[in-house]
Amino acid sequence: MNLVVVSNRVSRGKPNEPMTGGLAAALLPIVEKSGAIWVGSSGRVRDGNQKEPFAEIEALGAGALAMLDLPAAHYGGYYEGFANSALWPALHSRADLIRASQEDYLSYREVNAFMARALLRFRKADAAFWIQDYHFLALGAELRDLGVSEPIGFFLHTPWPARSVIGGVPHHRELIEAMLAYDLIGFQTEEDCENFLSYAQSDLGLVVHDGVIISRHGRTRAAVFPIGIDPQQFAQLATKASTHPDVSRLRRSLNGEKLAIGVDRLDYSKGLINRIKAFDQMWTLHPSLARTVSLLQIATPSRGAIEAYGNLQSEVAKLVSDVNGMHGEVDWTPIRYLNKGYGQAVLAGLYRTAQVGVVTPLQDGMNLVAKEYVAAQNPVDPGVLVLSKFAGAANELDTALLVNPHDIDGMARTIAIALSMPLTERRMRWEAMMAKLRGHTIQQWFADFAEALRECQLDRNELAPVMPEPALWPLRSATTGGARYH
Ligand SMILES: O=P(O)(O)OC[C@H]1O[C@H](O[C@H]2O[C@H](CO)[C@@H](O)[C@H](O)[C@H]2O)[C@H](O)[C@@H](O)[C@@H]1O
Ligand SMILES: O=c1ccn([C@@H]2O[C@H](COP(=O)(O)OP(=O)(O)O)[C@@H](O)[C@H]2O)c(=O)[nH]1
Repeated sequence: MNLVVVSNRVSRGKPNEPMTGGLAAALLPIVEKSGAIWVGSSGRVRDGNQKEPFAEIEALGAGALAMLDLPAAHYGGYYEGFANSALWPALHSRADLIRASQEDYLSYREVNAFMARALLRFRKADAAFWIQDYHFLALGAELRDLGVSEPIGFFLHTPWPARSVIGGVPHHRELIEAMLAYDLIGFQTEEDCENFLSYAQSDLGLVVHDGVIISRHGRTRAAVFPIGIDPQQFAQLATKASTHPDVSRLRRSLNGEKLAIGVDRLDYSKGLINRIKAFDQMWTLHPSLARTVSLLQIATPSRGAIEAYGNLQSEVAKLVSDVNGMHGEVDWTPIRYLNKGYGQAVLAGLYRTAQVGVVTPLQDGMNLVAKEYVAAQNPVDPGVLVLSKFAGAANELDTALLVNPHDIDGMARTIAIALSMPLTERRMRWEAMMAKLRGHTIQQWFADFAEALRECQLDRNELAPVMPEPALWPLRSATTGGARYH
């Protein structure tokens, strides 16, 4: 199978540069090893009608990276507009933040159509397309309109919300119908998959049976493929990082004090405000913990041109300053707050230095930081992960200390428990989490999805002659359940 992987965000694989988000971090090693071609945005735009879309192509391990200049007239409406101001808030169950204009929607559709035309150039014999994430919900349908009959899979990195929430997105029906042009749709969790199937059955009135939806496009399988990391590689990075100047300086600066670490994009889904309030509460309720533990919060700027993100940046900065002003001493800063990114080679060492990892999103598709924190720990003296039960990662990392990110007092208590957890319990919890990470690596994720996509194609070929006539749809069926691949 000649796989063409498509995502908005790509990574050029420079080891010392920070990853912009988990999608790019996860796909990089897959493309490098599998030899796939990875097509995405160059981050630049180009004016005018591009007859032949401009692509910069470079080698990436055994694979290749093609970075496209997206159309200048539509980029803002597509990325900051419909993708990140309408779809992203809805997918993270923040219907209150949905902002969508008709113009943004049209730009989103234009960019999907543009990407479909650009992909024709990468079509080879035995090709299959694997489209990533909410930026390209309609790309499969655009490809089919251009006559592409090869298998097309789609993976959603974010959660998929309840029917009533996705129903708040303008044109939701049209978009979700377009998604049914995909042969296979992958989700991070059972709940996401169930929510999607329930929409297809109840709102679109389609036949759904054993995770397969029958529509005018044919059969679409929906299934669960929780994304992973390469835990061995992260453990090696963490060991090597101990001599990195940033990591050594951090250790020296602690003077025996304990450290909690948070690493997030500055995004309202990540629960930063409640997390900082929980630390505030902990230092208020347990004054003995002042000076004995600080929080290192790396908050990498993200989507800054969007109002909700700009507001969040000011709100978090003010809160950090208030908490430091309240609890700090002449020689002690409770929260070390950084608005910049680090390469993973350093990040791994920072994770290993911290006795507690705090990952407390209000909603998160998976959250790879949680997995990376665990993999980076010293096996003989591992730290404790405090993890939101609303992160996809909580399904696998169920021996972390799971918290409700809306319950600030509860989080404060749990962080204090994490800080004093005995070694035997820390080890037991850590070993159970490592076993999960080793069982569901990023390589396995890729292999499982590719295999399922191949199976979908076989099914389609076998069943095509017995497909019911479109006039017979929609029908309903009681069983929805999607398969779980791990
Ligand atoms: O590309 P950006 O707009 O800068 O945003 C970064 C990425 O954020 C989201 O990442 C998701 O994918 C991770 C890996 O599966 C997952 O762990 C996390 O929970 C998700 O939030 C977004 O879905 C990506 O498209 C963005 O590239
Ligand atoms: O300074 C930073 C902060 C984050 N990351 C990487 O960005 C990804 C964040 O992914 P996650 O799934 O946690 O969240 P997302 O940002 O995709 O929502 C992880 O692989 C991190 O290692 C990084 O390389 N440098």
